[in-house]
Amino acid sequence: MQCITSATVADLFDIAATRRIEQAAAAALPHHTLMQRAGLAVARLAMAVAPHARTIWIACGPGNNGGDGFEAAAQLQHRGFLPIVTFAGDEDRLPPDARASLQRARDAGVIFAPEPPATWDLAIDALLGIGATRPLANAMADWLRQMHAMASPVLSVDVPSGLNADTGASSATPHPGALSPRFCLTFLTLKPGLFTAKGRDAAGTVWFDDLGCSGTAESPAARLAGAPADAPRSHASHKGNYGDVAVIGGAPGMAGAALLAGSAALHAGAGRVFVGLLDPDAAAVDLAQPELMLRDAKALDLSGMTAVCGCGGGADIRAVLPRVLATAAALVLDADALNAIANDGALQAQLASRARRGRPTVITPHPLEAARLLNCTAADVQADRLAAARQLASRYGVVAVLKGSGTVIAGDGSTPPVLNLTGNARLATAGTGDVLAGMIGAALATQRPAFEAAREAVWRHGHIADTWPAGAPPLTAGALARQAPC
Ligand SMILES: NC(=O)C1=CN([C@@H]2O[C@H](COP(=O)(O)OP(=O)(O)OC[C@H]3O[C@@H](n4cnc5c(N)ncnc54)[C@H](O)[C@@H]3O)[C@@H](O)[C@H]2O)[C@@H](O)CC1
Ligand SMILES: [K+]
Repeated sequence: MQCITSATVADLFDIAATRRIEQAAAAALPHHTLMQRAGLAVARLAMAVAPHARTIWIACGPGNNGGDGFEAAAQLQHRGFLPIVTFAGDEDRLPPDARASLQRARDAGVIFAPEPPATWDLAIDALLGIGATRPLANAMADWLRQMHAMASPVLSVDVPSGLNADTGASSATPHPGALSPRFCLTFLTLKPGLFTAKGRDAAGTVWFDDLGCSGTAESPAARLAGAPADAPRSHASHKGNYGDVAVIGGAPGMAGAALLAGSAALHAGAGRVFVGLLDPDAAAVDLAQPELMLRDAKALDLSGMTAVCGCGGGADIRAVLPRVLATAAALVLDADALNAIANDGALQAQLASRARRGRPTVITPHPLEAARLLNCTAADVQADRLAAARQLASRYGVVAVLKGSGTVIAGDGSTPPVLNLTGNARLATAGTGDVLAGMIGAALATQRPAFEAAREAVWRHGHIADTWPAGAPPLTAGALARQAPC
């Protein structure tokens, strides 16, 4: 059993591949082995999460996910705990494995009750797994809400019930004041939906057990790439080795966004950072950061530079985009630049032509910006974030960084997309996106492949938030930029 962290390197498999892996594993083992292993693993994690528990409420559903729950109940009963099972299903229609486990729970003396106990020390959600096909209703929906309303921990079996394991979309309505710490023990494969969209909040800390069936020839749907390796700088290096970044943005009233991106690029190790402000009345120097070279955006020669374009650009960014798209050696497009491109077919064609000319581009949309670029709604994007990122990457010939809970990085399709596990709600404050764009710019300026540059910068950006000390002042975008590591 393995705890998944932001440093974990692992492949993620969709439901269809998981089913094939399960079938192959089941065929190679005596009947009922997988479910017995799954139930035992649930019982072990339950004991680790709540070692002093007495009452353990196990809510079991109508399929094999419920079977895992029955099996766990039998194991916990044997170990002196008090499991109480509520079953939302029809015994006669249970799949054979689950029916055998139900019988084992009865034989062990487990209590079956029509309603949840009055209180519990741990709740185990074994209602639905990868077989969920429609929104939860009736008793199952009620039980899930009750679990999440209590302060006792919730352990989800395989997948939090109602969560689409492929996409992270969820039909379960979270309890408004949800208190319960969450754990999820997933079997045979890690699934992408646990790590993006609603998945991260629904699953909490994810644990993985391969049930003794490691190794598969299936193609992964996505990857957890883990922490980037440190890239030590050679002693005999100079600023020219680390590239020039030119931030272009900062229309009147929005200079701060461009300066934040510039600060981030500087602290992330770019050799030189220019800031081309679109505000004609902008100051000639930023006295707080005199290392930033402030210029007129139109005067910058981008042919040897990595441009970071869009931060605080407003509508004025439209006028400079044709030249930026045509001349920048490498490019990060953010915010208003993405909105301008979404509204303009000629700019879209120019963007797509960069890939044909071998010029790397990274785009960093949040879901609404992605929706504008894909001509759909933000809800459509959130319904399948992996697909949306892949579509953006292939339509525009770019590396797409789709921001949000479980940021997705998709490239040209030669490798699966990556899901990033660093970051938290501390980043939900103005300017943090500008900082990310600047960090990606600095990584790109070192000539790293665009996919790797984006992946590393996204990981490091989130890691700053994850390691921000409790009790320290709030993580403002300015503080984030100053922490940007190379
Ligand atoms: N067969 C085995 O030996 C193993 C099974 N495993 C478990 O089996 C699960 C998959 O089992 P299943 O394919 O039976 O799928 P589920 O247990 O997720 O549920 C499928 C059943 O629920 C019904 N259903 C779907 N959505 C519903 C809803 N919203 N309301 C009410 N009923 C709904 C379906 O009609 C079907 O009867 C995995 O997630 C995992 O927990 C794993 O433990 C590996 C071993
Ligand atoms: K479940």
